[in-house]
Amino acid sequence: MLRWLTAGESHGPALVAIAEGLPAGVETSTKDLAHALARRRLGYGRGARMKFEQDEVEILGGVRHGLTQGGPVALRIGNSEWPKWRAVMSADPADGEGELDAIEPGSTGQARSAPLTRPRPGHADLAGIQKYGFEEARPVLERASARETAARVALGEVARAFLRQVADVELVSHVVELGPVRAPAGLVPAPADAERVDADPVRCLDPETSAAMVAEIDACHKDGDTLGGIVEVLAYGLPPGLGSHVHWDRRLDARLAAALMGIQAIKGVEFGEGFELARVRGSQAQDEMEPGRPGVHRRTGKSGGTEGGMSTGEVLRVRAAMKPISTIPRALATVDVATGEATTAHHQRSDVCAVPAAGIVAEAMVAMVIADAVLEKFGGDSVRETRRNVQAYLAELAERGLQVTGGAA
Ligand SMILES: Cc1cc2nc3c(=O)[nH]c(=O)nc-3n(C[C@H](O)[C@H](O)[C@H](O)COP(=O)(O)O)c2cc1C
Ligand SMILES: C=C(O[C@@H]1CC(C(=O)O)=C[C@@H](OP(=O)(O)O)[C@H]1O)C(=O)O
Repeated sequence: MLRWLTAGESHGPALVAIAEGLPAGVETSTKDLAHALARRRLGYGRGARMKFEQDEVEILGGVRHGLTQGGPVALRIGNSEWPKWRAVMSADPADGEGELDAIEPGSTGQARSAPLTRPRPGHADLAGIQKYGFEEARPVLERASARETAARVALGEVARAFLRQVADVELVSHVVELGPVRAPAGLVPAPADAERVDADPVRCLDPETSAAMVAEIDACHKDGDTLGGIVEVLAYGLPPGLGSHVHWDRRLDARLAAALMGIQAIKGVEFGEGFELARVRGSQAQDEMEPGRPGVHRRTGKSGGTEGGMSTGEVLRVRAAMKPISTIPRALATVDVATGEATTAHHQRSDVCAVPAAGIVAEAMVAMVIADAVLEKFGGDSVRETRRNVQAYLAELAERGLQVTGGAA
């Protein structure tokens, strides 16, 4: 079983993350994690912070000479913003009065320490104030912020290395919709396309669609508005039988959906043809099988790679829909929680669109869930042992003529 946690605030000194349950021998390094974090910072439409945020990552435990040791993997990612926020976000009672009054460059002129009493519709502000008994939104937004996803991406990179090393699993993600702009149907990147996807400003493989998406972000920015979209994650090389049909909380699709819905601003998850399957007859909705000579071959990949809560061995294809960013320059109507008066929501700076980054976060969440499911099925205290168990299972399937042949996305 893989357990993991993150901690830390958006403008605090650092994010920290711990993953427990990974076997010994996973090859990973600070450089690999830094590369994953750099991928998350990319993407057209992100705000000022992503230009200077360094994501300084340090491995604090669990890895020696580039290999996991079987103990918890602990990471720290420093926040570049911290020096400016030291007084406002100090863990101990603050005494730096000068710093408390510093004004954020490019902001609406409010001191950094000013109470945020005008909650943003769509962000965690109001529900967090109500739930935790706060007077203002600062302590809520600090933890609600998607800054925290940097910690998930770093851990996800270790999980991804584990999957590659024990089962040759490769993950890739791309943006399929951004606001009203859609990528052509059937555009499905293979692992070999991953670098090309990352090189595109909106992580879309089709150049025409990409240009239209960039234009949409520009138009939105000009109008003082924000944009959402849909990302798709593909996992190639999964063995069949991860997850289980026997209980609701063991179903792989349920676990993946919960993990993806656990990303800030994700409002919907869909596997394969997803909602579209509800609109066609049964005969059109399933992935028919035929002899694969050897094994079993599927003619299509409509299910998205799960049946009965288990991986089918076909390509896993899951999409997550992100709502538009809720900090909107043309601020929306709200209520000042200090006075009860009608006003407009607070706004300092924010992303116009973070859909390309959400794809990287989604990859990390998928990697963590699949790594957990692999460990549950195959166990192992070293990469060698887990790999041997995977191979033995696949060999037995082959002996019985039940191996998956081909792989339809
Ligand atoms: C990668 C990423 C970046 C985000 N950047 C911002 C941002 O700059 N400003 C903002 O208000 N919300 C941003 N969000 C969304 C918020 O974190 C917040 O969770 C969301 O507005 C509330 O949605 P929820 O109700 O689904 O949690 C971002 C989300 C993600 C995944
Ligand atoms: C810092 C990150 O994303 C942040 C997510 C976020 C939010 O409200 O979710 C708000 C913005 O932060 P700030 O208020 O400091 O400008 C984003 O920049 C990051 O992804 O690393």
